[in-house]
Amino acid sequence: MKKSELRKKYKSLRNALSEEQIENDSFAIANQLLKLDVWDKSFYHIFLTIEEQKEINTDYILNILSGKDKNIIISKSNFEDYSMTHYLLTDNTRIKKNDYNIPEPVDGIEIQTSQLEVVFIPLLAFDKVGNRVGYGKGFYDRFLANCKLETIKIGLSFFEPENETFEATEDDIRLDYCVTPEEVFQF
Ligand SMILES: Nc1nc2c(c(=O)[nH]1)N(C=O)[C@@H](CNc1ccc(C(=O)N[C@@H](CCC(=O)O)C(=O)O)cc1)CN2
Ligand SMILES: Nc1ncnc2c1ncn2[C@@H]1O[C@H](COP(=O)(O)OP(=O)(O)OP(=O)(O)O)[C@@H](O)[C@H]1O
Repeated sequence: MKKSELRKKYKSLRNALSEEQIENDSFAIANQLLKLDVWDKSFYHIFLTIEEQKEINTDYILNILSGKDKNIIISKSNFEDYSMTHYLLTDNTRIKKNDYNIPEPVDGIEIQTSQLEVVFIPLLAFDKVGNRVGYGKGFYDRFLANCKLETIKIGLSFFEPENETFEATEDDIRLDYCVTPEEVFQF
């Protein structure tokens, strides 16, 4: 299947989810994450949920991170050059939705990409070797290309992997793990 077809397929699968399913599955994904051997780090990057796109509710993961006293990093997206700027999430961080309904920090303490140790990644679809397909603007491909090699890349998905391996380009960066409500995939 082409990337464009995969996007279409998984957007409609997501659209069919009820609010209750989204909450239950988001909670299950957060619980699965606890099984991973990634909790000895300090700097964790997480995305804030685009509710309008029926994304995974990352509040459960945010709760885990703050319970473990981790540094939580969130981003602001620049839709002119598809770059992301990262900020530390604190009690004082003001969050505002941008034009794409992505909740974003207004300002704050900037964190460099090189400081990030674990990155939780939104996606539409993934395959059995760790390739992912996102909304197609390449935000995460650019962002992950600037992370350290050791940075642990964890995809989060409501759905199981596609059986057919995606045709990847040299820009595509593979995941180390992908976590679904049912399972942990390690690549
Ligand atoms: N929560 C979250 N934050 C994220 C991402 C993500 O997938 N989820 N991104 C991951 O890369 C980047 C933002 N990527 C985006 C790329 C395109 C559109 C977009 O085109 N939205 C259109 C139409 C959406 C559609 O195709 O249905 C719109 O809202 O009008 C939104 C976000 C960075 N931050
Ligand atoms: N490291 C990079 N530097 C410059 N351009 C890039 C880089 N990575 C990806 N791109 C460009 O971004 C565009 C979208 O890439 P792709 O289709 O892989 O996005 P995606 O992974 O589905 O989306 P996203 O990363 O936003 O979730 C492509 O035109 C690609 O050439």
